[in-house]
Amino acid sequence: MAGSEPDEATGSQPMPAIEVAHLRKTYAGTTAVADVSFDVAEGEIFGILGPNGAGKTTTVECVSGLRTPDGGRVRVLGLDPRLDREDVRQLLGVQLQESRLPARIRVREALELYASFYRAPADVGELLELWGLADKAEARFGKLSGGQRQRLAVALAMVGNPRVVVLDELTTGLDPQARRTAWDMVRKVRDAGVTVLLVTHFMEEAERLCDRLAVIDRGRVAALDTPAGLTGRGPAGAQRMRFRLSQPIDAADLLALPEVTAAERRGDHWEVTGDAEVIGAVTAHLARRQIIAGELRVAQTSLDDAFIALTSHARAGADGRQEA
Ligand SMILES: Nc1ncnc2c1ncn2[C@@H]1O[C@H](COP(=O)(O)OP(=O)(O)OP(=O)(O)O)[C@@H](O)[C@H]1O
Repeated sequence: MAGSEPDEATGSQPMPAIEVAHLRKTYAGTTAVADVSFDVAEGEIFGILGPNGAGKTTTVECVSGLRTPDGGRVRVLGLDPRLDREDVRQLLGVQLQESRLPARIRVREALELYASFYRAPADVGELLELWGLADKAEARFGKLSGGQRQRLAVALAMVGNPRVVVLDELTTGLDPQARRTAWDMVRKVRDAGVTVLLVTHFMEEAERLCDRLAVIDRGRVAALDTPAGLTGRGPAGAQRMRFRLSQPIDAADLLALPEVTAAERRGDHWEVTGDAEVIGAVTAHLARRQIIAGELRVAQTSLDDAFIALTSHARAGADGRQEA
């Protein structure tokens, strides 16, 4: 991420590819985005993760200039997506959640049509090759498989030779193999020097692809970090251990250990979560009391765990909606 290094001569930070500060957007009584802020450095793959209705799509639509914010500031390469609409359109490629292409349009035709909207478009023949669509160039959109449609959606997002692309739920509905191919595509986009803003529901996708993530919940940023930073405390990451005890113990006893962040009894097992040192600390503590931990299992906590912990109250409500 060379783009995020401070400029040595001036000591100033380079301009972020995307700046979002205190973004707010309300639809007729529903606050979709209450207060969202994040910066994306040039060359990053930045993920937006959150439960249904959290405000992810509204956020990226404001970045793309497709919606007008009610408040806050949005900049793409220093430009305002609403006021500098045409310049932003030339620099930013968008793959939207559902494709709006007519079923009868052919793949090459769609790419040529979109290419005609740009000042310096990519070569359509090269795009067809690059995105594995050369043998589908004359196929109609309605006849494409889910994976082929997604490849076309990315090719269309790239047709204007953008510096930033927005990919909204690129892999939803794809089988695991097509999803992996899509991940390779996203890496290819980044390797071409393009900054990627990616909305996803999939933790694994976020973990594998994103340099940093914003977890959005009920229209606000619940966390902003690297995937590793979100899943763990400290460089080795958080750990979860599960074991059965030879005699009863109080949760408070385990929670008193500084290495422990959570301790819960589930049936005849205990589940204890903590930092990288938690396993040694808990087993030593039990040993001092001559309590034996049997059937011990250890797992690194996942981004799933972090996501659930950060957004669990959203699931307790209806669907994360929030009234203005
Ligand atoms: N055009 C609209 N008119 C009215 N309400 C809307 C509109 N678009 C979105 N909303 C509401 O705003 C909230 C945020 O929606 P948004 O689509 O931004 O969330 P999301 O995080 O992308 O959700 P999902 O993961 O389900 O796509 C939701 O409560 C949604 O119902």
